[in-house]
Amino acid sequence: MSDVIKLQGLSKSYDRFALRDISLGIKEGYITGLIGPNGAGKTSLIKMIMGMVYPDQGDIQLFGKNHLQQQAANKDRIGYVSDENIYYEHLTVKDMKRVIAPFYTRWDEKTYLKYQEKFKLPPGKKIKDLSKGMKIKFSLAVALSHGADLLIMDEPTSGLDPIFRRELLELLSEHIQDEKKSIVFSTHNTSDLDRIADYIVFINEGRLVFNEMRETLTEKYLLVKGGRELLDRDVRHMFIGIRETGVGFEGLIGNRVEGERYFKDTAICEMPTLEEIMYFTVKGSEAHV
Ligand SMILES: Nc1ncnc2c1ncn2[C@@H]1O[C@H](COP(=O)(O)OP(=O)(O)OP(=O)(O)O)[C@@H](O)[C@H]1O
Repeated sequence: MSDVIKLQGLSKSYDRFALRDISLGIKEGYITGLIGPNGAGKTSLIKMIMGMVYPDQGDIQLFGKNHLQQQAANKDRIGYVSDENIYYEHLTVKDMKRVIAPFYTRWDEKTYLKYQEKFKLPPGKKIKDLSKGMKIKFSLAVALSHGADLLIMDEPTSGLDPIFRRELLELLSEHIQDEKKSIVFSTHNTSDLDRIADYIVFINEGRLVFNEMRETLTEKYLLVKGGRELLDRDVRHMFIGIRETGVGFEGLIGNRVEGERYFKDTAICEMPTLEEIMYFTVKGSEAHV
């Protein structure tokens, strides 16, 4: 199984933020969800993959080659949905499409018109007059209409109503049926991932926390619920993050087997949800700063 995106030792510093030493592979033929709290570095990472921001250090490979080689060819093979408007505001949907289409060697007008109808895109409306959700739909229609091998989307489901959100996730699942196509998308919503993601990349404060298969992820961690009297200093060290209430606590342990061995007779041990894994990891890292 080859990597459609390979990042090696990627670092980028801004005044108050740094992405640090990110190395990971995104598998070809799968849907990968990129998660992390606000400001974790998801958009920065996506922009680096897209060649819109240059890393200070590290290497990016797309389709097995350095991303700076064959940049034009790569753009042809990538469908990109940005979290910002990247189109000319004063053009109509129809005219903007006319501007974009010639940039792609495999532009498929029939497919575009199919999505235009499916997404109820008004061809005569100016981009600036589209709602946020409509702009995302236009972006998606373009991204899906040029035979891209890789879709990279920055929070495509934010700003979408729940009905279309679900339809979009179904559409992406269908898109991936062709095993050569791959999708990477960032999101804040773990239910998006529960529905369709095969792999999950979690970044927090500019660092990679994990890149794991969704199915195996929840088996690695353990959620423990018990009385506060169990929490002495040594025990606290076992936890990635802890939330304490008046009488009890809930905490996440990264080693399920070890956690169960220790707590099976004294506390409630459960399989955590993805949201709980995120919550306690972020909480734990805040406690350690
Ligand atoms: N050009 C820049 N100059 C300075 N700081 C920047 C720049 N671009 C991004 N940052 C900072 O990098 C950090 C990470 O931002 P980024 O947009 O990558 O996060 P994110 O995970 O996508 O967040 P969100 O979920 O809120 O969209 C933020 O603190 C942001 O202010």
